[in-house]
This record gives sequence, structure tokens and C-alpha cells, in this order.
Amino acid sequence: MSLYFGTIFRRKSFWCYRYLFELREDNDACKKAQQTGAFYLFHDLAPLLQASGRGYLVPRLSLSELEGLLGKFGQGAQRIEESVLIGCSDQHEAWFALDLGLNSSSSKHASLPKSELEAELKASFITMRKALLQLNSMDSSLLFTAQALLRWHDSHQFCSKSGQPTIKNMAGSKRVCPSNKIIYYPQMAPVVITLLSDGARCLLARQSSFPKGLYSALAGFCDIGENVEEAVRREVAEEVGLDVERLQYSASQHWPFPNSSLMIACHATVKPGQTEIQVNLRELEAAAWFSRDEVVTALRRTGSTLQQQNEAFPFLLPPKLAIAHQLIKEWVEQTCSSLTA
Ligand SMILES: NC(=O)C1=CN([C@@H]2O[C@H](COP(=O)(O)OP(=O)(O)OC[C@H]3O[C@@H](n4cnc5c(N)ncnc54)[C@H](O)[C@@H]3O)[C@@H](O)[C@H]2O)C=CC1
Ligand SMILES: [Mg+2]
Repeated sequence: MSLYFGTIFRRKSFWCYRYLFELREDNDACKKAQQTGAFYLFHDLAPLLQASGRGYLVPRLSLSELEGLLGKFGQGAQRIEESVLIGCSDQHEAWFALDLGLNSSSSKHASLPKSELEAELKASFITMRKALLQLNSMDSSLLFTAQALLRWHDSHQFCSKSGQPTIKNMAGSKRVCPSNKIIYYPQMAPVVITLLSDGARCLLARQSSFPKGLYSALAGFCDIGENVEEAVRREVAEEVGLDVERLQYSASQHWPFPNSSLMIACHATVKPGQTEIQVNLRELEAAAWFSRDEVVTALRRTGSTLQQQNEAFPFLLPPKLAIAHQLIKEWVEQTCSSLTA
């Protein structure tokens, strides 16, 4: 079993994109790639991690190590066909993810016992929410992809038209209904996330489910038929009763919660003088305007974790891995340069 320190996930090369495309299209090539590939393990959608100092390392198994592990638990190599392709290195080492703890109704294989697996692997299956606070951005990207794909397969075992079990291709990039040939592809839900500004202050809000003291940018799922601009205007109006004036795209991020979302992050401004917030209490617990100084102080306190949260620090911002954090940081930098210009 080898351990990675987060140096594996960076922008893929041209060859890597082409190789992954080939493996998705060709079941035989994908099966062959498993022989020299590496496997990331999950148990009921929780990734296998190994505690190291203040963070986690991500263990990976070779095919023979995985076969040996399955053998110890009385399962054959056929189980490996449930794995999904999640990436590759520039050296064409394909990476796969396999969940040994899902109890799918159509799966031929039983779920393996978590604590025995952990003892055997000398590592633990940690929920993604807990892991999120300590993983680096490279590892988290790969694990987010893996979890999203494993979750999608688990919940798309049957054709919604015929009711028959669907069949996964080797890479796990699609499922097909054998009776009517309908092809199902993994899906993400688009979500807009907007940092609203009145020039000097930015608007942050919190839901009652957030950790104590945590405020974030306004977020909301796109409605069917909406474009990004319409979704931003609607969400801002719905949640805080304000009119968006100018809108600027910033960046995007795949986010695993609650299922699999594509977060589309934007900066927006309100018309001068139109800043009175009307909080929609069905959606939010609170919303308020924060000055640049307040935000700068809170950013200084936000590491990659929320662990420093305590009574003395009532105002906290999302962790570094969240695109909300990047939006807020960008706003601080922009207001700083406009102040000095
Ligand atoms: N990565 C980041 O920086 C951040 C990510 N987020 C994510 O954005 C997501 C959306 O934000 P919310 O304010 O909760 O959205 P929201 O304002 O649209 O409200 C959620 C409600 O929308 C409805 N809804 C419509 N389509 C849905 C779908 N496809 N899946 C689930 N619910 C749907 C449900 O009734 C749900 O209760 C959150 O799940 C959160 O994980 C939120 C803030 C920061
Ligand atoms: Mg919302």
C-alpha cells in the first residue's frame, strides 16, 4: 500500500485527457489499465485515510494488494468490476475508486465489515465532511470526484423507465439499461454562489445548520430552465430581498455536498443606497453586511480547518477548500486595490 502526499492532482496533460477518454470508451483497455493502476478505497462513501500529524494521507492499493485483501474477506476479484475510473497520472497510471461498504440491492457482493477492514489496512474510513477540513486541495478534488461517482452508481442501479437493473461500463462513466438501451450518465446539480457587495461591505449569511458563528456567501440551486444570471438574481431576491446590479463570474468548483454540485461563483453589486436586507427566515437564520476590516480579521483566523472555533471568535468564514472562501478573499483583494488606486 502506498501513500500520497497530495502531489498527484494537478491540471491534467493533453495525454492524460486522451488516455482517460480511451479508457471510458473501451472496456478491455480499462480492464487492462487496472493491472497497473491504483485503487482508492471507500466504505459507505467514506474514504480510507491514514492519520498523519495534523492531517491525513490517502492510501492507495495496487491490483494485487486489492485482490489479496478481497481474498482475506472471502470475495473474488470480480468485485473489482464495481470500481470506477477517477483519474490518471501523466505516466498513464490509471486511478480507480471502489466502495467495499455499500449495500446495494442489485449488488452481487456483500458489504465488508468496516472495523475489520480498518484493522487490516491500518487506516480509517472517515466521513467526507470530517476529512474536508484537513485534506489538501489536490487530494480532496480526487476524493470528491470518486465519492460523487460512487454515490451516483449506487443510486442509479435501476432504469427509471423499465425498472430493470442497469449495467455499468468498466470505467463507470455511464450505465445502460439492457432492455431498452437507455444510457444514463453521471449528473451534477448547478449551484450559484454569489458574494454581494455595496462597494465598501460584503453581504454574508448563515443557515441554522452551519457551525456556530459561520457566515458564507449566498448560495442556491439553479432552477430548471434558468441561466446563471437569472439564478443569481432570483436567489439574491429570494434570500435577502435585494436587486443585483452588476454581476461578474469568478470561478467554479465541484462540491460533494449534498450530492454532487457544480458551484458557479460570482461577484455581484447592489444599486447604491439599496442595501436594506430582508432576510428570508425560511432559508436563512441571519444575513448582514460586513466591512472589509471585519472580513480581513475573520480570514486571518480561518485556516484549512474550523477547529479554532470558540466563544471568543463569533464570526467565522468557510474553510480554504470552499469556493466561498476564495470569493471572499478575492473581494478583499479587489477592495484593497481599489482603495489604493
Ligand atoms: N463550496 C462552497 O463554498 C459552498 C457550497 N455550498 C453548497 O451550496 C448548496 C446550495 O446552497 P443552499 O443555500 O442550501 O441552496 P438553496 O438556497 O437552493 O436552498 C436549498 C433548498 O433548495 C431546494 N433544492 C432545489 N434543487 C435542489 C437540488 N438539486 N438538491 C437539493 N436541494 C434542492 C431544496 O428544497 C433545498 O432545501 C449547499 O448544499 C451547499 O453544500 C454553500 C455555500 C458554500
Ligand atoms: Mg441558499
